[in-house]
Amino acid sequence: MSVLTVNQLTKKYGKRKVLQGISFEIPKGEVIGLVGPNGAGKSTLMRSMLALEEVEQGSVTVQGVSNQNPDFFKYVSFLPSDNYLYMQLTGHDHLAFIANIYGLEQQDIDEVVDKIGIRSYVNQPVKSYSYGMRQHLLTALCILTKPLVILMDEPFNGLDPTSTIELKQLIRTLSAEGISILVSTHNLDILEDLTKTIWFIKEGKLFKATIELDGNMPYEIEVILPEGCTLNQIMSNSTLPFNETENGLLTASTHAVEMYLEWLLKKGSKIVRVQQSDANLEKIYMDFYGLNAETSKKEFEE
Ligand SMILES: Nc1ncnc2c1ncn2[C@@H]1O[C@H](COP(=O)(O)OP(=O)(O)OP(=O)(O)O)[C@@H](O)[C@H]1O
Repeated sequence: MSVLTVNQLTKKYGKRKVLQGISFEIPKGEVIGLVGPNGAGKSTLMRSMLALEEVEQGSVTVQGVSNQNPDFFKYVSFLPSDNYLYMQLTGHDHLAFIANIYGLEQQDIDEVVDKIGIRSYVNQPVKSYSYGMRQHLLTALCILTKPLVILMDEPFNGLDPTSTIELKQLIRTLSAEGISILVSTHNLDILEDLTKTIWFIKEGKLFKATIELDGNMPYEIEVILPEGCTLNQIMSNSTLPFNETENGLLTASTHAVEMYLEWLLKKGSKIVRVQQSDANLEKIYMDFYGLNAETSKKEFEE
């Protein structure tokens, strides 16, 4: 079920079209990774979705409510990449301000303070917070209103390993609670750990990919065949589909690898090596942006 719909979003800076008629839907509870090189338009997309930028064309709705309607912001929260906190005020002041706007109670604030783990410093002024502590407060502000969708613009920047792990865990928890999260980051390792749904921005357009990450990658099997036999001959009587790579390796899907090995051994072959291919997000990213010498034929859906 889709909660947020973007239709034909178009944004120009001067003559440059940064977003060229982008359309998509965000399903309930899904974590979507948004990637692209510096200047690709990730922040512009998020800011345009939130009506923080004037756009040439397009609409954004959450459960039918337009981003031109203030109610939209009850349902959609934003974790921006730059910090907009008031240095003289405490964390609690910030939370109380938002709670007041949305008619929330102290109990709602307490719940969020404990969920994010900021109890020990929530009553201190923000100027005394470290970068990570400020990020925690911003995250707390984001989830206070119990939104349906959260847009996070590079939320892992500047976080130490503990805070990174905690934020990843929080994103998983929020997703399990049915909250959809669009998260932009340059850190592909983190993203790989969080989701298989990755969207790429290139030349103002969005390309969507569901990526089969490591767990489901095929296996490559290197064999020594019996004297005078070819792989083709060995496999020809088998019911298993036969796939040979350019360098003479046999490939097998995760669930079929044992059957291949059994067959090869039965036919007198020696198994030299069995290895899962390591096509990770970094490789896919490099392929997509043409950074690899050998560009793969991976298909991306626009
Ligand atoms: N206020 C602005 N005025 C003019 N051009 C802008 C403005 N904001 C962004 N741009 C341009 O729009 C393009 C997209 O910028 P944006 O910040 O959305 O990219 P990004 O993918 O978020 O980049 P990064 O990864 O560096 O944060 C860039 O070419 C940038 O120079």
